[in-house]
Amino acid sequence: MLLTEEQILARVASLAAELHERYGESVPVLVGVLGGAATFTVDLARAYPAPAEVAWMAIKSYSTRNRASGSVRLLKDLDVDVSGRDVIIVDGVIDTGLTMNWLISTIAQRAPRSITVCALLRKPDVAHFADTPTHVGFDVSDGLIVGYGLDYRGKYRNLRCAALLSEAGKAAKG
Ligand SMILES: O=P(O)(O)OC[C@H]1O[C@H](OP(=O)(O)OP(=O)(O)O)[C@H](O)[C@@H]1O
Ligand code: HPA
Repeated sequence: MLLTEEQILARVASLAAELHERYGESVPVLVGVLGGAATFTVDLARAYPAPAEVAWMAIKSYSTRNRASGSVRLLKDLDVDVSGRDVIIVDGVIDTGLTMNWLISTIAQRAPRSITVCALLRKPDVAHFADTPTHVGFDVSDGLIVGYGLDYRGKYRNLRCAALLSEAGKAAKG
């Protein structure tokens, strides 16, 4: 067990308050990254104490620990026009940072008014996103984390807590 459901939801509420402080009267668009950030995006949107829109992108990332390599493929694009809008990119975890860097540059091409990153978890060695304000729920150590939307080969997304996956968990069938 890494984070209980109570710890996660308390931090989600404070992240929503931090973001609202940043945006004030503006109505931001929360862009949730499917599938790992589905749970987090919905909870963050519901905790946001003012009007906010929610939109989705689905991508497949092939990140590797070798930061020179890796690629991202777009599976489903946004179906809202974000030009002139304040966009919050919401993801469950920033690990190598490949996915988030790709999302920032892809969304920046659509002329939003601003881009902010909000990730529930951030692994240790990731580069910071210059010029992009970043809100992080928890800085965590290396290791595969599952639950609260995050999976290992399609499993464990529906755990309500976040947990560090053991070797036994990786080997488990079913
Ligand atoms: O910082 P990075 O090393 O790029 O990794 C982070 C990304 O990896 C995970 O998605 P994944 O590709 O596992 O797909 P999923 O969203 O369907 O779980 C996670 O939800 C992030 O989007
Ligand atoms: O720790 C993780 N858990 C699930 N998916 C991920 N994608 C990158 N890092 C992770």
